[in-house]
Amino acid sequence: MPNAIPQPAAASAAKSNRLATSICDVRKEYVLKSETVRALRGVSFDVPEGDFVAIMGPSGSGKSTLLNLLGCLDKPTAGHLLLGEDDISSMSDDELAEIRSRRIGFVFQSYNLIQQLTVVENIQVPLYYQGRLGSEERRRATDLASTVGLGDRLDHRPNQLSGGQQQRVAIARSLVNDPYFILADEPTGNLDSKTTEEILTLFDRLNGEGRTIIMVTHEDEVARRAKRVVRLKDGLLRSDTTNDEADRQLAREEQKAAVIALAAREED
Ligand SMILES: Nc1ncnc2c1ncn2[C@@H]1O[C@H](COP(=O)(O)OP(=O)(O)OP(=O)(O)O)[C@@H](O)[C@H]1O
Repeated sequence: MPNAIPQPAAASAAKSNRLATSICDVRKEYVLKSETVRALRGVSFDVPEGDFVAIMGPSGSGKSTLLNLLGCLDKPTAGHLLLGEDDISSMSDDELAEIRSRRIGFVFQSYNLIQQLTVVENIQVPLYYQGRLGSEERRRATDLASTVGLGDRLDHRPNQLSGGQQQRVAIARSLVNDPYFILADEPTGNLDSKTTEEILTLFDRLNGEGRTIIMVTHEDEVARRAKRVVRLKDGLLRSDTTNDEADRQLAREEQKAAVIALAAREED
């Protein structure tokens, strides 16, 4: 069984009433030559620490725009977006870059690992940018590699790992800064059903340890594993529903059964 993440503050966060983020009447417009695209038209919702939210919606509904705002890659045109206590709406670009590199844990569909670096070095990357390269940081990266089940792959490079293992490295990297939340963009989009199941089980465990997860997905069976599903449509929040624990458990069991059935078919 992999180690739990060595972070007491995060471990107790599931029980806290603090907000990881608060999105208040957020609007985002892209001004083009001939028109203004209103990508978000007044979206509001809160994400308490310890939540696990799936963001869904049809193409063009504003998911990537919202993800970019949550990841401090862009600022709202109007409204407020709080990360912890900080309102990013009024920050300078430098302040945004700082908060992005220190306090957001990104996980992408395509892993975005550096091919020349080992597992441990990839996990340490967010710390390089802060000049934190000491033995304590290396130990932290090694602990995180064990946490995601890669304790025996520390010196492997990405091309020596499976897709699921690479996504585990990316998840460990996302945690190295003790982020406000893990921001995952289609994290299982490139993975087969067995590996998808493994990554979702890892998210379940991290969330159980108090980690906040915000994940964009197109897949209903992935969204069923989250605690909550926020749906966007035409730049507006269309629904915000809770997946109760019994439904989540059913989703886990169904997905595990589907993986076992697939493996049995492949053996025949
Ligand atoms: N940089 C941009 N400049 C102009 N318009 C943009 C820009 N980014 C997004 N848009 C527009 O904003 C709207 C919302 O786009 P967004 O990418 O957020 O949707 P999405 O839900 O992520 O879609 P998909 O699922 O296809 O990725 C769309 O009409 C899109 O064309």
